[in-house]
Amino acid sequence: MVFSSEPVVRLDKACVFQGITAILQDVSFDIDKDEFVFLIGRTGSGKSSLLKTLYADLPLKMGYGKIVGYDLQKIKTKEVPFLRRKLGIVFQDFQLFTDRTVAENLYFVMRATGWKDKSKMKTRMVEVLMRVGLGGAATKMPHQLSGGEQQRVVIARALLNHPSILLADEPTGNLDPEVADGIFKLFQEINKQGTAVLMATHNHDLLNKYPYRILKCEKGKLLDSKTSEIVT
Ligand SMILES: Nc1ncnc2c1ncn2[C@@H]1O[C@H](COP(=O)(O)OP(=O)(O)OP(=O)(O)O)[C@@H](O)[C@H]1O
Repeated sequence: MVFSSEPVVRLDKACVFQGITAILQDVSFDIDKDEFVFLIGRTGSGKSSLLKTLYADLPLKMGYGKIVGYDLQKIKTKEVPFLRRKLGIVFQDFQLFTDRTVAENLYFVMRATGWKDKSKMKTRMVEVLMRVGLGGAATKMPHQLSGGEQQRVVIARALLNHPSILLADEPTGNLDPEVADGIFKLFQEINKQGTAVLMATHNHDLLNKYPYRILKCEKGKLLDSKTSEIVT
């Protein structure tokens, strides 16, 4: 249970590992439930590894980590799907099933996350598609949609279970600037309605345009614009 005063994410002196290699050390930060936070840093600096640690794809071996009420050091393998239900995860490559419709893509995730009631599933499917501006796309196949529309479906999919936070790894990376801007604005709207966002990006235009908090991976450390000067 996430209480209103509790941050959605808290890392304290955490270490991010890939195998036995420490990628980031002494990582400490909180993300509150209404925050929008950029995650930046050069290629290979550890952004994806940090996100993977947050959704328990990489184990937290050192330090403290808690996300949406789950202790990342103590979490058991069988609990990981329940953690992921409370997170919305969005990647750069769309990862939709190409052989089934948009609706079937969403139903697949709903079934996998415990939804059973067909009429509730349909209502939620329609709701999330409306939410991302794709009300008419349910019966379309992914290849009938543009890249930006496919990414909207992925965001709709991430919203299905009312996540407390969206973790996005370069969600606009493969899109042309105008489309990317639309996707970014969608993340902002979702954030304004009470979902925290942590977005890894290389897009400097976004950083210049939107003065959100920044976390930066640099030389094995994580800098926080809340507490230090950050050069983007
Ligand atoms: N599966 C893996 N096994 C071992 N090392 C890995 C693995 N994935 C990434 N690494 C290493 O971890 C370090 C951080 O990589 P990571 O992908 O987290 O960086 P990133 O900041 O997300 O980069 P990019 O901006 O290119 O996505 C790099 O040195 C990379 O080579």
